[in-house]
Amino acid sequence: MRIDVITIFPEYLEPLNVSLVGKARARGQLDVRIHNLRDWTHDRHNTVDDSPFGGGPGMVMKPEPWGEALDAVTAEAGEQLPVLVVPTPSGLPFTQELAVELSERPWLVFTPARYEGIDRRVIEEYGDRFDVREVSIGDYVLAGGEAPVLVIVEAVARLLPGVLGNAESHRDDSFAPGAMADLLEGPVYTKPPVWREREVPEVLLSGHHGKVARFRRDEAFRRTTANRPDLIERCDPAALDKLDRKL
Ligand SMILES: Nc1cc(-c2ccc3ccn(Cc4ccccc4)c3c2)n[nH]1
Repeated sequence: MRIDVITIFPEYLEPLNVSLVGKARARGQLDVRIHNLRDWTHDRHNTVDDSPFGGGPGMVMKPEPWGEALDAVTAEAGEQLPVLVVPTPSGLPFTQELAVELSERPWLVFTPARYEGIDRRVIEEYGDRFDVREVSIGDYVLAGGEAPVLVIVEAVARLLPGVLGNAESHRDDSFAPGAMADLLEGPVYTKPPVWREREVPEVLLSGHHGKVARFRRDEAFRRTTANRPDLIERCDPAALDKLDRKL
């Protein structure tokens, strides 16, 4: 998979050099290219923003630098067209389902903006040619799109074949379709068996796989009911029932 990110804060994307994504890049599983939007400005101040038509607070990112940057970055798009991922507070919710869909595409181009966003005509211009996805990572307001890019890239990269080590798996992730009937993960424990007089639940030391699975399912159900009752509503009763029968 190829990933391009166009940003006025390239240093914000440094975390893509470390950990899971950094290792995947080093192994050649991911080709990540970070571009500075200001490389496509031509004035003395490398201007990327201007005041909004119609008035109002803040500034809007000018279309010209984005147009030149996107033309340059997508120049070699032959049959393989990229998905343009535009982080925005007003986008489609980013979900595990969308992460899975994006992980199956060969090329993602991210356009994290700042200020009040990018001149709408840029989205329209490239929406005619590419698959443009405006994506929100949650119902809270950030100051720009770089943090969402880090979130989306990590969620997508960990789904790529061979990126997660054997010891880890995304099969039973929370939100992974069908995993644990879409319940949240339950609590996890490791050695020591007693820590500050706090013991690990006995069942987890029992070696009885059926009882361990039942404990984990019950804890997942309890935690989901407490924190995300909406997910219980969404749960397919048959999947829950299947889980019961499996245990
Ligand atoms: N889930 C999510 C995404 C964002 C986000 C993404 C990109 C940008 C670019 C500029 N801003 C600032 C902004 C604040 C409010 C209204 C418009 C723009 C951004 C915010 N916030 N929250």
